[in-house]
Amino acid sequence: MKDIFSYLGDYRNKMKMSILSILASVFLGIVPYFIVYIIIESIIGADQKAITDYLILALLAGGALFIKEYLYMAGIDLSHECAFNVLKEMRKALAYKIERMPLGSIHDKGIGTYKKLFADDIDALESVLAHTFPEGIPYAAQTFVVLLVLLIIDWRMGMLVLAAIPLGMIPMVIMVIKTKDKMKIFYRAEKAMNRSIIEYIEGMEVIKAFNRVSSSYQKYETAIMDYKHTALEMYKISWKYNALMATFLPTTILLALPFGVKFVIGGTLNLSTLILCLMLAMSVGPSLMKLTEFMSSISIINNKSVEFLNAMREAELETVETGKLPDFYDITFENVSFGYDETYVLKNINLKAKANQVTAIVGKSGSGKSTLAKLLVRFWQINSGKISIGNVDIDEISQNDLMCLISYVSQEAFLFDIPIIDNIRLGKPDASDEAVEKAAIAAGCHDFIMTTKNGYQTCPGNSGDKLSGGEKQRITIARAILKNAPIVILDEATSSTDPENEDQIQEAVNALIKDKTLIVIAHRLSTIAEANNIIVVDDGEVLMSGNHETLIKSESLYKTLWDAHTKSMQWDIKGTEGQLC
Ligand SMILES: Nc1ncnc2c1ncn2[C@@H]1O[C@H](COP(=O)(O)OP(=O)(O)OP(=O)(O)O)[C@@H](O)[C@H]1O
Repeated sequence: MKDIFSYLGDYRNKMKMSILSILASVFLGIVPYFIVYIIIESIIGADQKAITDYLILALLAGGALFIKEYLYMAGIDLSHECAFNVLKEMRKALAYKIERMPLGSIHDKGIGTYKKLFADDIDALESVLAHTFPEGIPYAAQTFVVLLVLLIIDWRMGMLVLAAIPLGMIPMVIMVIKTKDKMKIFYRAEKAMNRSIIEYIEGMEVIKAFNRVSSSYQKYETAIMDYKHTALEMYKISWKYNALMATFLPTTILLALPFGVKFVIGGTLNLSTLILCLMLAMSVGPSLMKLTEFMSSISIINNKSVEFLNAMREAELETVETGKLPDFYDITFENVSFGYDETYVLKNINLKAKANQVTAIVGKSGSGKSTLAKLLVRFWQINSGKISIGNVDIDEISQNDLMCLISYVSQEAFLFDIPIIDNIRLGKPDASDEAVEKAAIAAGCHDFIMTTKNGYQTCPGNSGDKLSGGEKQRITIARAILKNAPIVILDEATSSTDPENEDQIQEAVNALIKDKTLIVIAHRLSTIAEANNIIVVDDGEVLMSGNHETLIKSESLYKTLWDAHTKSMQWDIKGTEGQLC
């Protein structure tokens, strides 16, 4: 609770106002009982009043009820304002946190976990913050004060009401104990279901292509069945206790009524006091029900906020807020080793990519090429060694500055579902429309953008799925051209473009790399044959380096890769001539 309430910030006072307002409303709710008592006392007693006095008392009771409702609504209004502000702050804090976490930790948890955190878990706290908490405290106070008043009016009546409360509490306590472990299993099943739903939707293309239906996608089926079973199991345990609690808890007059009547008959309690005591006793019932909601919300807070708070405690990338800036842009890897988990995928890497030159990284699939690029942009923290730009260790450069120094075009050309112009402008948020268009022309995507329905205002769909792979790649290259950073990393950035466009993009890339440090990771070796330096990586180690002419001479992995590449190009040609390949 304390951690969650720290997100209240400036709204702390509003939350207090909300609680006070509901508190006043709750106490005003018992005023009419006393007015009824005065009226009855006067009617059955010797002190008869004029009819106007009764009317005034009735008006007072009505007024108290009206103000009670008004204060309640005002309090709830304030608590909602606070609750939604807390949710906003929590979501902002989570987004800020994720930006600072290594991508590896985010990927490991899966998108479903974060979707659940951002949307479901944080949303579940809304009713706790807007209702259960601000109402729980006033109702607890009311229960306490009413019981105290009852004890003062007639201690016997007070004790009889008190004695009835445990009857309703016993089922609740048993229920909480019995469902404690099940609750944890239920939340775990909910999390697993969320993860697999996201995976299922994301993998829809494969599911359809291989003609699978949801029932044959075992993981999804298992997850939703597990969720159903655990949810039903919980309800099966709790419904009986809920029913017992709902029956006994509000029945606070269970003992007070028969014994109260006995006291009246015995002459130790007058009728009007009995009626007042019964009315006060009945006002405790709904308060107790509210309190049980408060108790069960503790379980929601425990499970939902703990997930959030754990995510907020995840380790961040170690980075400086204001660091050094390099004077030149040579890139050096010195004895760099790295593993996503215990197994190292890069071992003792030493390499240099010089400024104003093209450095290509080639190697078999899975050899660690993309990992090298990702380490340079600090998506992950290296295990040992040092990566420098110029003469500055990248750990001494702030993440912000590092991202300004590098344009990274990754394998996965990701576009947001916002107009294409804004997708390109992500490279330089203050760029003019003309500058965006110039970058698009240079990246060879202007013509196809103009053929789309709304030109630069067209939205490319979720993750850009309304565009072809090549179109998406060209837009991401335009983004990098616009950014105009001194270091450019192209990770298979031209793999989805056709040969005709590849020439265009090659030209754009040539313009882009003028006076820059360019690192190209490419499968198509023809695109990097002109590179100043080619680094061959195999199984996480640098095997050799040199230019194309040098490397092709020796019987080496590079030659094998080159031969395989040229062979595949010939297959393409045969294929277009109608032969089977
Ligand atoms: N997020 C990850 N978690 C765990 N292992 C990973 C992760 N990403 C990559 N790997 C593993 O690290 C190794 C190197 O992967 P990397 O993507 O760097 O290879 P690559 O040479 O770029 O491959 P390709 O040419 O196929 O893209 C592979 O064995 C891969 O399975």
